[in-house]
Amino acid sequence: MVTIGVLALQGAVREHIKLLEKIGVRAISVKDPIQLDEIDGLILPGGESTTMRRLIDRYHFFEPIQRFGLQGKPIFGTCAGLILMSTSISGDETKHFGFINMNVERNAFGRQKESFEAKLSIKNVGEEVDAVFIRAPLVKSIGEGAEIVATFENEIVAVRENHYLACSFHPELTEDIRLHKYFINIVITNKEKTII
Ligand SMILES: NC(=O)CC[C@H](N)C(=O)O
Repeated sequence: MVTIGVLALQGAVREHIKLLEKIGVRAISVKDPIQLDEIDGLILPGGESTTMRRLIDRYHFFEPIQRFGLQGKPIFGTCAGLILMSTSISGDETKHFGFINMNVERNAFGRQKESFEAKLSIKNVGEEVDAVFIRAPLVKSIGEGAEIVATFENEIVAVRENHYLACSFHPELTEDIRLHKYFINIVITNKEKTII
């Protein structure tokens, strides 16, 4: 059995927890860095990346999350969480975790398309996967090690690099559990590897 933590500083925390519980894994809200010791995988939820980053610093999460990732523990960033996982942001000097070698653009869809739903083909996950985009970022380019997992209208919307996964949409606001299952499988495989 694996335990997944959802960083609970801001954003769509409860929705992730509900979906994880629906799948049948143990899920906890992570409000204190000490809780990172009891989880096997972490979700950085959607919300507002500048606010979330400020709270990460205020509650002393930056180093512990960085260490968590560098230890080889899986992390899944959704929407604002994707921004936090990037190596660079267009027109913004803020340095985030840099877990995935990618450059992202915030709020990339413009006003007409502030929020919308789409069905995506996601590599190793499935076809017609439900996705909700809300003031979503886009991945403008990826570097060595990063792999495109899904595109929407020829733009990159999901990326994986080893034990790191990120998507620019909100899978937790749908009933579609397939992308979360995919992440949980990364966590399970990783845990088995560590035990052996
Ligand atoms: N739904 C979301 O997480 C939106 C992300 C938000 N636009 C940001 O830049 O942080």
